[in-house]
Amino acid sequence: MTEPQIYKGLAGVTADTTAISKVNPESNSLLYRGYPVQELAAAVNFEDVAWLLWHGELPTEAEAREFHSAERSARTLADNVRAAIDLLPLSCHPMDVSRTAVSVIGANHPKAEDSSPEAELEKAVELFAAFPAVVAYDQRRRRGLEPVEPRDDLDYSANFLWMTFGEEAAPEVVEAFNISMILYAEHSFNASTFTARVITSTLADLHSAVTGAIGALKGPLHGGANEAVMHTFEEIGIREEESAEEATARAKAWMDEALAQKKKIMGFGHRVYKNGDSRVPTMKAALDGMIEHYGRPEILGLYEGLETAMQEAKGIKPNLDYPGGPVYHLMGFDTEMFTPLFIAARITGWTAHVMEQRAANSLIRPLAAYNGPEERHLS
Ligand SMILES: CC(=O)SCCNC(=O)CCNC(=O)[C@H](O)C(C)(C)COP(=O)(O)OP(=O)(O)OC[C@H]1O[C@@H](n2cnc3c(N)ncnc32)[C@H](O)[C@@H]1OP(=O)(O)O
Ligand SMILES: O=C([O-])CC(=O)C(=O)O
Repeated sequence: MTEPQIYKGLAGVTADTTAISKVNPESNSLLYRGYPVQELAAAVNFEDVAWLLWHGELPTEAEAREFHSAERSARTLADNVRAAIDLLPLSCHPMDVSRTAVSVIGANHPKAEDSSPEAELEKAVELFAAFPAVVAYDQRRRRGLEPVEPRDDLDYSANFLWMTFGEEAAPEVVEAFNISMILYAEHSFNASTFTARVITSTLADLHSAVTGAIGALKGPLHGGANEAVMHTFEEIGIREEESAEEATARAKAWMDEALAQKKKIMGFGHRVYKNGDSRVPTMKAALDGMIEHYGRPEILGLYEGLETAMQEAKGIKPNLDYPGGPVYHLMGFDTEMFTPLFIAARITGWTAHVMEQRAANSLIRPLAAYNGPEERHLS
C-alpha cells in the first residue's frame, strides 16, 4: 500500500475556492472582491469595506446611508454582555473576554438557530457594530474607568476611539485606525478564517464560528503576534528621550542576540508571502504618520533596527502585525488589547467566509495517516 502524502500544516494545500479575497504572493498583492486593499485603504471607510466583503460590491449611496444608520443603532452592549465581562477576572487575557462576549452576544440573538442568508447577514452586521464596545468596555474597566456610551454622530473608527478613550481622536489618528481596520479585515484561508469555515461546515451557527475563530486568532503564530511585537519592543526598552539612531543600535543588538539563541521573532515571516507582506507598506505609512503625530522617533528607531537586523541575518520580512502593534501602542491601547482590535476588523472577513461556506457547504473533514501502535488486545 502506498503511503499517503502528508501536508504538514496543510501548507500548499488548496482546500476550496473563495471569491472574497485573493492573496497573490507573486505580485505581492491582496484584492478584496477584486479591489487592491491599498486603494480601498486610501479611499473608503471601513464600514464600506465590510459591506464590500459581505455583498461583493461597494454600497451605493443609498445602501451606505441605510447601512451606516443600522451600524450606528447597534453599537450598545446588552446588559448581560456587560455583566458577563464583569464576572471575568482582570487577570484574564482580553482575548478571553472577547471570546466570552461573542458567545454571549450569540446566545442572546433571537435568530440564533436561523442560518438563512438574511439572518446570517443581520447577525454579521450586529456583531460588527457591537464588538468595538466590547474592546472599549474591557480596556476601560482594566484602567478602572467607567464605560463611555457610543456616539451616533461619529463613524465606526472615530466612535471606537471615542468609546475607548472618552475623547475625540485627531482626524489623522482616526484615519490611521480606519486604515488598520481595512488592512486587518480579510486574508483568505488564514488559520482563524479556516477555523470559522470548519465550524460552519458542520452547520453550526455564525457566532459559534466566530467564537472558534477568536480562539485560533489568539495564538502568537497568528493574530497574537501584534501583541507579541510590542512585548519585544518593551523587552528592548522604549525610551522616549532616546534618538532614533540610539534605539536602532539597541534593537539590532537585541535581534542579533535573539537570533543567535534561535528564537522565533514575532511579527516576521508568513506562511504565504515569502517576499514581504502586501499590507506592510500601507500599515508602515500609517505608522510613520502616527510616529510624526505623537513625536516618537525612538519607535521608528526600534522598528528599523529589528527589521534591518532580521533582513541581514535571515532575509525574513515583517508581516502586518509588525507595524500593526506599534500603531496601536501609539494610539494609547494597552498591549493586550491589540489582538481584540484585530478581531474587530476580522469579524468582517470571518462572517463573509461563514456565509460563503454555508452557501456551498461540504463538511470539512480531512484524513489522518495513523502512526500509533499496531492493533493489540487487552488479553
Ligand atoms: C496576521 C498574521 O497572522 S501574520 C503571521 C503572524 N505570526 C508571526 O509573526 C509569528 C512569527 N512567524 C512565524 O512563526 C512564521 O513565519 C509563520 C508561522 C508565520 C509562518 O510559518 P511557516 O510558513 O510554517 O514557516 P516556518 O515556520 O516553517 O519558517 C521557515 C523558516 O524560517 C524561519 N522563520 C520563519 N519565521 C521566523 C521568525 N519570525 N523568526 C525567526 N525565524 C523564522 C523558521 O525558523 C524556518 O527556519 P528553518 O528552515 O531553518 O527551520
Ligand atoms: O494569512 C495568514 O496566514 C495570516 C495573515 O496574514 C492574516 O490572517 O491576515
